[in-house]
Amino acid sequence: MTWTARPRSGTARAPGAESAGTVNGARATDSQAAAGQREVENAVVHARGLTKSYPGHDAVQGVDLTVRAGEIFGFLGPNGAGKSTTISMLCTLTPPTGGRAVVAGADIRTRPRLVRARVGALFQHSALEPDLSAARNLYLRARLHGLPRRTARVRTARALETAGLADRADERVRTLSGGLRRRLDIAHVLLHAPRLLFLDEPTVGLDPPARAQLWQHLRSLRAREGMAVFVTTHYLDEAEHCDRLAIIDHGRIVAEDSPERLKSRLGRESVRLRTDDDSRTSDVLREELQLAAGHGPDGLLTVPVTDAGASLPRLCSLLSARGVRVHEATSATPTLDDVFMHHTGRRFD
Ligand SMILES: Nc1ncnc2c1ncn2[C@@H]1O[C@H](COP(=O)(O)OP(=O)(O)OP(=O)(O)O)[C@@H](O)[C@H]1O
Repeated sequence: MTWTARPRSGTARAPGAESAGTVNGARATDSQAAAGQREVENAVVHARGLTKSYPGHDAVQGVDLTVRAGEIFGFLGPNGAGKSTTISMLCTLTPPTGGRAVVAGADIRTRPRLVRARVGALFQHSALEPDLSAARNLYLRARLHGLPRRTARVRTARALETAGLADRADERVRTLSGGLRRRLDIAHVLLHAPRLLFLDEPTVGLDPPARAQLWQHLRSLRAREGMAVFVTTHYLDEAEHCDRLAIIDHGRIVAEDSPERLKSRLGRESVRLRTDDDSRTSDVLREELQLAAGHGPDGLLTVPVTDAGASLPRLCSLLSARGVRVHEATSATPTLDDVFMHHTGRRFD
């Protein structure tokens, strides 16, 4: 679907909406137009055909993306796939060479200042001044946003509270741990209460407990502030925390859905068995359940099923009732790494 960005006081329209009349099908066209309009209005990012070409090289090739208000949206892809370029365009740091995007209700081409006023972005490099205190960093940033002194003080105190840093307010940034500094980085870009927060690999350099704490912090921020988070990561376990994911490869979106649906769509669930009689097991499964079992590379009998968790106990009790002894039984479901491999031909990291 293509769409027209909403003019300042107008409405977004799906294609064909203008031609809706009283002929058959007009109502369907109207309702499609209304659904398309609702999708644009409920989205904090609505990009269609977003493109960035450099001389002799297309970095991003017609990307369609929809990020809904309040969701944590993960953006994955191999190195050089186009993640940073896409984010730069959505944050209005890089102009697109084609396509459209409305971010936080404003068109990135025609209202870039409004987009910037409504989003927060945290890239790899911290903007914190290491020799100033946590509170001073936040206060100065709030003033840079044009907030009056009193409001800046109130926002600073609130941001420190939200980041769990109220008791470290007067400590110099360079003395804080990596995890606390990242929380302060995030507080820094949230001072102007953005509707959408872009985070480019926010947990790089943090140890596993600090990574887990940062994700906990992001979830509570989302719950408290209701903002959406658009995040890139090179960690699979973090991708699992996202409400939805998009995978980009060679500048194109190759998959977009919730982690669960992306995995289940691969349809490669299986139960793996070690028994005292694999031949009889295969016969029982084929004759009674029409399941085709075969030996996997590890020598275990692999049985493709649609729901591995539910199938495992059923298969075990059936085999036991038929006199087969099951020594080992495991269920295997596809991982996000399998999803990534399927769509990009590469392992996640
Ligand atoms: N200014 C530029 N001029 C020319 N090519 C560029 C420019 N910026 C990025 N590219 C190219 O565009 C492609 C996408 O780069 P981009 O940085 O968006 O990828 P990425 O997915 O963020 O990669 P990484 O995970 O390594 O950061 C790459 O092939 C890169 O070399």
